[in-house]
Amino acid sequence: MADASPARPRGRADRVTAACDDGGEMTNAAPVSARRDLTQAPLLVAARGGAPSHVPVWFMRQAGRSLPEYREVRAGVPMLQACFTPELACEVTLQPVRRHGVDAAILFSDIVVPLAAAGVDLDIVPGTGPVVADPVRSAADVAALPALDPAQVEPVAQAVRLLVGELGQTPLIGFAGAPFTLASYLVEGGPSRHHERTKALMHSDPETWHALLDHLAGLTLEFLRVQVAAGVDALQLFDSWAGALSEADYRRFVLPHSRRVLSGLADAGVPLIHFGVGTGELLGAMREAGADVVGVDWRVPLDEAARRVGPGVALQGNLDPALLFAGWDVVEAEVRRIVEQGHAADGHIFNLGHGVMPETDPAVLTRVVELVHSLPVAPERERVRS
Ligand SMILES: Cc1c2[nH]c(c1CCC(=O)O)Cc1[nH]c(c(CCC(=O)O)c1C)Cc1[nH]c(c(CCC(=O)O)c1C)Cc1[nH]c(c(C)c1CCC(=O)O)C2
Repeated sequence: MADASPARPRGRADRVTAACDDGGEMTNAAPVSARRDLTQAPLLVAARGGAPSHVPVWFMRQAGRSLPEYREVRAGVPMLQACFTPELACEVTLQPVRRHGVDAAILFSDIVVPLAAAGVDLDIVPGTGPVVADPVRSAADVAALPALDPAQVEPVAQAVRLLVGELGQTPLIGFAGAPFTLASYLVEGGPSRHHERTKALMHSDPETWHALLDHLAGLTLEFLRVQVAAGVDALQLFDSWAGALSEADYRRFVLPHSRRVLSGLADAGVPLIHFGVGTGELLGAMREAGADVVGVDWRVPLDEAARRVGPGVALQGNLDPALLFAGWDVVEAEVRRIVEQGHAADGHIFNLGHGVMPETDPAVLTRVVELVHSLPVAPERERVRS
C-alpha cells in the first residue's frame, strides 16, 4: 500500500494554486471556534428545512475526470496518493467551485480512504474502483480488521483545514462510506454487480456480519468526527449500493449500523445527508437512520420521494446523470421539473441522482447551476422542523 503514504508528489508547486499551497507547513490548525458563519448558506438552510435565498446545487463527483484541470493535476499521481496529499486534495476540491459556482464543495477523498489509512491492503484501480487484496469472509478476518487511529487520517484533516481557509461563504461537505457499502467492497474484494458474497455472509453467518458492520460503523464514525473537528460544514454518508437489498434485509442487516453512525454525529452541529442508488423502496427506512437530508436517485420523482420519507426531512437530487448527454432542451426541461417537484419536500438540494460521468461536458454542468439558481424556491409554508 505504498501509494497511500502522505508523501507529497514531486512537482507539487506546479500543480497546486497558491490557494492550497501551505508553504510546507503541516500545522495550519484553524480552531473550530473560528468556523465561518454560514447560517445563511443556501445548502445549510435547505438541509434544515428553512427557506434559502435560492435552490442550492452541487454535484456528486463534481471533482473528477470531467474537468480538464482535474486530469492535469492528477496526471501520474495514483488516486490514493492524491487523497493523502493535502494540497492536491484541496486544489481538486476547489476546482468545481471555481468553475461551476456550485453551492458546496465536497472534500476530494474516497470511501476506502479510512480503510487504507487503518492498514487494510487495498488500491483504487483506474476504471474499476477499489480492489481489496485479502477479502473479509470469516469471523477471523473480521477480528483481524484494524481500527482507525485519527492520526492516520491527519492528511485528510489538513486538507479540510486548508479548504476552510479558502472557501469563503461556500460550505464544505465531508463524507464517508456507510457500513454496508464498505462491507460490500471488503467482502467481494472489489466492485460487484450482484453482491452475492456479501448477501451470502449476512444470511448464513449473521453474527459475523453484524460484527463486521459494527467494526465499520466505529471506523466510519471516527473518520467523520475527524472531519468535523477539522471544520467541515455538512456530512454525507454514502450507502451507494444499499439499493441492492430488500427493505426487510436493509432493516435487519444494515439500518441499525447506519443509525449508529448518524446518531453518533447528532451533536456534531452539522447537517447529515444520507444517499444510496436504487433506494426508492428504502427511502422510508433510510429516513429512520436519522439524517437531515435523504438523497434520491433519478428513479423516483421528488414529490413521490417526499411522500415516502414523510415530513421533517429534506431531499437531495435527482437529475439522471446520463441525461446530461441528451442536449440542452432535455436537460432544461428536466431541471425545471425537478425543482418544481422538489417544492413538495421540506427542503431541496439540487443534485444528480448519482455521480458525474467522466465524459460529461462540464459546460452543461455550469449551465445547470445557472438555471437552478434562476428558478423560484418553494413558496413559504408550514415547516415541521423544530
Ligand atoms: C462507491 C464509491 C467509491 N467512492 C465513492 C463512492 C460513493 C459515491 C458513489 O456512489 O459514487 C466516493 C467518492 N469518490 C470520490 C469522491 C470525490 C468527491 C466528489 O464527489 O467530487 C467521492 C464522494 C473521488 C473518486 N473516486 C474515484 C475516482 C476516479 C479515479 C480517478 O480520477 O483517477 C474519483 C474522482 C475512484 C473510485 N472509487 C470508487 C469507485 C466506484 C471509483 C471509480 C473507479 C473508476 O471509474 O475509475 C468507490
